[in-house]
Amino acid sequence: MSFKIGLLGLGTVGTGTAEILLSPEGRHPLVQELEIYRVGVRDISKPRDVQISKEILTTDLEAIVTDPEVDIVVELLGGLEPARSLILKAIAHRKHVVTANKAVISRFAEEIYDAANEKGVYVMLEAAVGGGIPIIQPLKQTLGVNRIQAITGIVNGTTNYILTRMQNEGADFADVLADAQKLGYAEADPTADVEGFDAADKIAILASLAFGGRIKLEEVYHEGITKVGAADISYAEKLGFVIKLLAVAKQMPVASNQPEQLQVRVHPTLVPKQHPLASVSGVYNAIFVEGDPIGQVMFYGRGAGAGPTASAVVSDILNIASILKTVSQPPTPNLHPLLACTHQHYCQIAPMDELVTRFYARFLTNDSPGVIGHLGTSFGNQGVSLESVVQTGFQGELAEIVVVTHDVREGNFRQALAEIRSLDAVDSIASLLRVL
Ligand SMILES: NC(=O)C1=CN([C@@H]2O[C@H](COP(=O)(O)OP(=O)(O)OC[C@H]3O[C@@H](n4cnc5c(N)ncnc54)[C@H](OP(=O)(O)O)[C@@H]3O)[C@@H](O)[C@H]2O)C=CC1
Ligand SMILES: N[C@@H](CC=O)C(=O)O
Ligand code: NA
Repeated sequence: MSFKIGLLGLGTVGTGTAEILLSPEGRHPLVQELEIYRVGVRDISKPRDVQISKEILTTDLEAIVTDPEVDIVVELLGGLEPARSLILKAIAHRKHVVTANKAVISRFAEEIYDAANEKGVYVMLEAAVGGGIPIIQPLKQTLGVNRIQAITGIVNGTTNYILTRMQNEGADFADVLADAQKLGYAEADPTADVEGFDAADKIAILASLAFGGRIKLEEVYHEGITKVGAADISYAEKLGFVIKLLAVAKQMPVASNQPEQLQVRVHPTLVPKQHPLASVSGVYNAIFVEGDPIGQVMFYGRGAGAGPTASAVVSDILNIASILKTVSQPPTPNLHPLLACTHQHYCQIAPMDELVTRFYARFLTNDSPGVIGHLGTSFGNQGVSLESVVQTGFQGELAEIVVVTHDVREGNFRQALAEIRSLDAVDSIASLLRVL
């Protein structure tokens, strides 16, 4: 028995996927039963790094997703369109779908999963978050009996690479980004990575799986790393922290008669050096899951790259193939409950003002007597208690004052900042970061 794969895309991940499928030796025996039947690309004449017969290459992607012979469509195109439409058309033609496309899934999950559930087909996405790191299947299966309390992840390799180099070299963001682009670690248009969009897509997907409801992407707060300065990294280091772009999904404490609320957010964060996420460096990703009764568990590995990402893609294909082998009449309306996604309701996301966290803030002020006292009074007026106040630097004529607060409601902290901005002695708030 063989399962016919319609591969959409033969770029980085498509090539890695084809390489695994074409060399089944030493892998799970079921890989031998997976056949690359058609491959859809934009440009047939392009030289390819993998041996695919010209006869199965086509630019007619619609013909692949509607081909009655194809069992599983593997979407590795990237972008929103035509990826979304092709996934929907594949589902309409009762094909199972494997995708690495977090941008499409985080925006169109409702439409895609409603269609898939109606047609009795699977849409699998292990590669979409953390690349090769198993995290989607663990959340659906191995950790499924846990009540998840929080997921805290470093889910974007580009920004972790940039922050790691800024920390190691004392360099500025713009210089490291330019170098990372030259080395091929950052894309020519790095916006999705450095502004936190990519991490927001990924945490929306993880939050949905962990907390059993749909997530509206527009409710996911995201802030990138473009404003993190070399000075912040250096102060953080002195205070015992490293700065990481964290993606967080966490249950809010609420009274028992209140509806459950989640925080789902992405922002640069001061992480205590002893926290397991602090040592995740370079392009590596890690996802730290806290649940009951599992406690704490961390998934670590390569979040991108042809091989690792393809490992996740083929594991999804294998999961589907194993079901097709054991179910007599697939597609079936009785989807495997641990592989399907049947959420109906939307999770309620709490506004950022309700977040309770510690903050790090860097102020530029006149070097005049009593400035720290004025800052302290404004913080005190809003009930913000300070854990530490450090004045160690100067930026030209201006004094640099760094504070770390105790836990405070974000709304109160922002009110204190509004008051501080109006103080004559305060030139500007150079930086504002949350602390884990
Ligand atoms: N790269 C990585 O490390 C990771 C990628 N992903 C995700 O995997 C997916 C694929 O990424 P990646 O492999 O890097 O992308 P690439 O840009 O390397 O490859 C895209 C492929 O899709 C084909 N393609 C794109 N648009 C069309 C179109 N309109 N019609 C026909 N063919 C098209 C291209 O054809 P042609 O070759 O002819 O140009 C190419 O083969 C994305 O969703 C990405 O987010 C997820 C995790 C990690
Ligand atoms: N751009 C992403 C790679 C794919 O998900 C990253 O930098 O992590
Ligand atoms: Na993964």
